[in-house]
Amino acid sequence: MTTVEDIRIDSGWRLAADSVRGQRGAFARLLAWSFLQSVPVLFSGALVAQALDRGFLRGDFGTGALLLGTYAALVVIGGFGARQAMEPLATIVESMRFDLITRTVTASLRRAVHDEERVDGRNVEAATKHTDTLRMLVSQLLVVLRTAVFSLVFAIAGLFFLAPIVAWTAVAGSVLVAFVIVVTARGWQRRVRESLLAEERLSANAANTLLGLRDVIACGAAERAERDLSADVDTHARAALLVGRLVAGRVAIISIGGRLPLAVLLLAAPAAVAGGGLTPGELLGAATYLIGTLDPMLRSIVRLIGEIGLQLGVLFGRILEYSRPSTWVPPELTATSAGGALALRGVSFGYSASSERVLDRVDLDVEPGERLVVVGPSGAGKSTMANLLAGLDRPQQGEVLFGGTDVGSLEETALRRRLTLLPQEAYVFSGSVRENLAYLNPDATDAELESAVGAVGADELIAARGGIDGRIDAPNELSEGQKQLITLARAYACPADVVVLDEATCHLHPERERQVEEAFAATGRTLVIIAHRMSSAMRADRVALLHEGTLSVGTHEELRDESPLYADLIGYWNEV
Ligand SMILES: Nc1ncnc2c1ncn2[C@@H]1O[C@H](COP(=O)(O)OP(=O)(O)OP(=O)(O)O)[C@@H](O)[C@H]1O
Repeated sequence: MTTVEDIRIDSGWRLAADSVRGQRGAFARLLAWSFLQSVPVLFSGALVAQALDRGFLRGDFGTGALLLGTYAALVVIGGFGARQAMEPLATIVESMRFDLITRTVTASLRRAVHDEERVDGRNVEAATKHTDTLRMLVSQLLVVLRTAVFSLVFAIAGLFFLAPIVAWTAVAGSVLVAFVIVVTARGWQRRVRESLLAEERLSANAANTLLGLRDVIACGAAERAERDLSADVDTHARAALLVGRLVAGRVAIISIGGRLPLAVLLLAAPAAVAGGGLTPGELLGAATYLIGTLDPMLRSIVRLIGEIGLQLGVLFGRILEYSRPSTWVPPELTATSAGGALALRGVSFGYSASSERVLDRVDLDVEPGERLVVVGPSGAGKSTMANLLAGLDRPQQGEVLFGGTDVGSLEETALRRRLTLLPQEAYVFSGSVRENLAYLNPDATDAELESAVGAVGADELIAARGGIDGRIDAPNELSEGQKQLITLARAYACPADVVVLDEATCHLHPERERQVEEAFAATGRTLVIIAHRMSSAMRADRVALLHEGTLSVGTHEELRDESPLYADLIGYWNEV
């Protein structure tokens, strides 16, 4: 179980920085628009002071109204800045969320697969919940902090212009507030961590108890479970109470810091105005800076840094824990393993311990660049064998080798670029044609994608969608054959040394199917085809006949002459 000490807030912040590292442009845009949004603050007090001293107090209503109108126009411009800032803000927050969820899910799956860590959906669920909270908190932090800092600086600058003594008090108040935040940061940090952990412990224990409720009742342990859960509830309540108390104390001190300049202004005002050191307009202008900007912004900054900021650090720390990388180090996919040789060594596979074996101690060698076609009656296990060859299923006995290395031990992403399986059900998603075609090879150039489209004969289909710059908005409106053409072009465009086609051309016209097979074979890749038509077998270098868990391998002619079952299959296919 993670202890409070395990949560590394500093590392959490490093993760936060990592997850938004690619968003420098969005940050620059956000800063620029926030600056524009805060510009009205700089002139607010000064314009109010001028409107009063030069306009209204002299009975010159026109000048007063003009100056206030200027301020109103600045506010409208600031509003435009606020509106424009929303786009970079959304870009930063959404990309951070995507990055964090991807990290957590990928790391959990890797640990489950390679470290044999128990798959615990609750971890991913908790991380997803934390990520959503983080997204909300980061949005709040950015929305307020970006303008608050500019506004605070602008308000103090304006005050220096109108009433330097009040400005110095404002600086002193801000420093006091900053001092309080720093001094109380550690205690605050610890209590927020304790409160969050207590909440997590409570929800995990409550879920466990509810899931095992029948056993709890059957064992007569209801009272004990209730006691344990009550203790968790009390711990959480105590932790939340401590956080609340600290909040109250900080708020009191911060209020004093924020209001101090206003108190100084009010106390000094009678003498200053009477002595001519401060005009009535300057008094009101200074008050505008203090009441309208300084005090509320100081509070916002404190609340954000004090509450949200630390909570963020803790939550990022928790995500870091969930996205802990697997200790497994993938073997390098070397040049020799990428040569395209595939082999089955004594492979046995069944879908469950009680069911009959689909493959029974099967041996097979597929040479680099060979075209092997697999045939067999329906249900013989052809798709099962394809999945094993592609490393999607693991045999209970024996080994599947890719270039001499156990396929299950290879790093998944690298493997998928080297060994591709296309199933019968073509996966086409809503998005651009380019995204669909480059799905297995994001680095593919336009020329490579166009050549893949031409090779499989999908030119007309893609041209009708506006070429590779076009879009596929309703994949379900494509026919099964059209979807297969798109996925075939996708597989062609990826740098795989081995392509396994599991009836991936079954919806194509036989002539188009021939063109596709010839196109793949001409690239020199190893091709394993689960046949849909006998014509595929007749074009193959060798044919593998799968029947009752065993394989017979030979040329089309050899099998035709030696295997009655193969001859039957030819007869059956010729009739359909
Ligand atoms: N996920 C699964 N769970 C349990 N049994 C399965 C599963 N997938 C396939 N089977 C069974 O394994 C056997 C082999 O199925 P497989 O799909 O590999 O055969 P096939 O030769 O590809 O069949 P077809 O030519 O009809 O597609 C069949 O008896 C099938 O019912």
